[in-house]
Amino acid sequence: MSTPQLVVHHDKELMAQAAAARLITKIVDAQASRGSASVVLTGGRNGNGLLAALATAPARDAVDWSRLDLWWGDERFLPEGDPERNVTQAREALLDAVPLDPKRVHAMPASDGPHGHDVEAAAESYAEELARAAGPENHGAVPTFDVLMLGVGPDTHVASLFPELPAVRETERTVVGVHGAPKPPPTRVTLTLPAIRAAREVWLLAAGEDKAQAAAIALSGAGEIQAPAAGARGRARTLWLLDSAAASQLPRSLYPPASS
Ligand SMILES: O=C1O[C@H](COP(=O)(O)O)[C@@H](O)[C@H](O)[C@H]1O
Repeated sequence: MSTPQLVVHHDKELMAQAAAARLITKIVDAQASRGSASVVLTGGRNGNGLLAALATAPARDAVDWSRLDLWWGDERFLPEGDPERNVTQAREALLDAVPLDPKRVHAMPASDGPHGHDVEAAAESYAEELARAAGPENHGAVPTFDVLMLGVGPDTHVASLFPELPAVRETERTVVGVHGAPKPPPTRVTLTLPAIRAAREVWLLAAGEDKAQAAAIALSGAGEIQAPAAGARGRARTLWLLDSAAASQLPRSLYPPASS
């Protein structure tokens, strides 16, 4: 697993634009070398900010959207089309505006889908979908995602892996149901740390003052059960993309504050 690297941008708008440009380059490169690309999206303010920036990025049309697989790191277990679902927000921010192949848009199940309110069955079916997409060249039951993005919550949660809840302790399954999440809604579906760690690159997005403490804790040697963001690492690269507000409490050894 890779050691975290940090990139600190001046503010959240610049961070979103730079991350969008970075993502375009990654997708184009993956499509050039492997024929297609796979990206795991995150919900939350920073993830949606990146998608909105991508929608207006001048280089957006460099991507072959029909050769892109989209997956989700987590989902709020709500009915299809609910405005709080991560996929609904992603569609609004970007997905409805680009020519994706609908068969390659792998949304997590909704609570009014084939599994009804059975969140464990919904999680299992997503795990099966991931396993079907994994080839022999992959390292387990999920594809080797080119980029997996995670918004970092103020409590250090990533995807729907909240501190101390059972999901963050999972070592076998790739997708699990979550009950009693401290952030609404309480019922969710999430990739686990083993699935996250199968990604080639993991990008953690943190912008705003309310993320400063979480970034400092996760990057200062905290354990992943207490600080799930600390356990999110990519096989080849782990990249923290921050704005200066989110970086403001980092230890000086990681990010020396600018001298006045
Ligand atoms: O509920 C969620 O929250 C996190 C972080 O969101 P933010 O708004 O604090 O940036 C997000 O990463 C996750 O996907 C989402 O379901």
